[in-house]
Amino acid sequence: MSTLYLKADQETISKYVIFSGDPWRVEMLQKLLDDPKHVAFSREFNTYTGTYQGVPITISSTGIGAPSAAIAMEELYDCGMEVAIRMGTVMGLKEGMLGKVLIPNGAMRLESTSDSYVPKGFPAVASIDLINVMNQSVKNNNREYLNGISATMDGFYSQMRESRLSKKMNTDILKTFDDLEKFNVSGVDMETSLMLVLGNLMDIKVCSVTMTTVLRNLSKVLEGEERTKAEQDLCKIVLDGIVLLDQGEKQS
Ligand SMILES: O=P(O)(O)O[C@H]1O[C@H](CO)[C@@H](O)[C@H]1O
Ligand SMILES: O=c1cc[nH]c(=O)[nH]1
Repeated sequence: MSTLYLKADQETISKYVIFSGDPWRVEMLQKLLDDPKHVAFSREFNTYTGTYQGVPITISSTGIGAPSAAIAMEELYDCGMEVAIRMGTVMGLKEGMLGKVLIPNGAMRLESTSDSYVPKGFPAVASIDLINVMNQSVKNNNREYLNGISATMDGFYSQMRESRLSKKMNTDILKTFDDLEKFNVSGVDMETSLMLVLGNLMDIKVCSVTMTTVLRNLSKVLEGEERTKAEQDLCKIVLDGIVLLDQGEKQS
């Protein structure tokens, strides 16, 4: 029987799963697979399974935010997922980060979906062996990486980006960044901490590989060809990283 929202089942899903936020990035990614089979495009969840250098890999999307990321993780866990990797973009909080890949070893849980699973003291941490292969893959693909702490938040226009409403309400968006910088946080996204928490609860390998496409308050933005190339590199980095992981598992 296929799952409620992703319309996936055990026969169509690999143990290695890559989650993009944007369902259209999945279309870019599936072009790098051999023999990609479309599982479904249902609501914000666009799912394919194919092989990459002989390794079976499923790619799917979460849409924006932690609630739908939890649904995607839960349903693919139901289908036998053993390794979950978020492959997304991040707003960088440090100078010089644009175009660099943030692979956080942990994330501040400033979203509220993970609170519906565990108490506040529960950490959101990535799997060390996944961090290691993804770091190596970034180097192999001639990009730079940083590890460190991410923050995951729910409110795009209430916490990360000024809007007509935030101005009307006198919301101090810059305070979000000032507060996070005090804690030496490197970047902000909307899914990572939830996915790290669920991966640990599921006792599977989990990490988040995020391309810095924008710096705080839009001070710098990757655009045009640079942005396209950054997202293409991100896809390749994550696929190559899974191959490194798979080779390591076969050798041990
Ligand atoms: O690039 P993706 O994976 O969509 O991720 C980022 O982009 C969206 C916000 O613009 C959020 O989902 C955020 O986490
Ligand atoms: O502005 C942005 C870019 C990437 N990720 C986010 O959460 N926000």
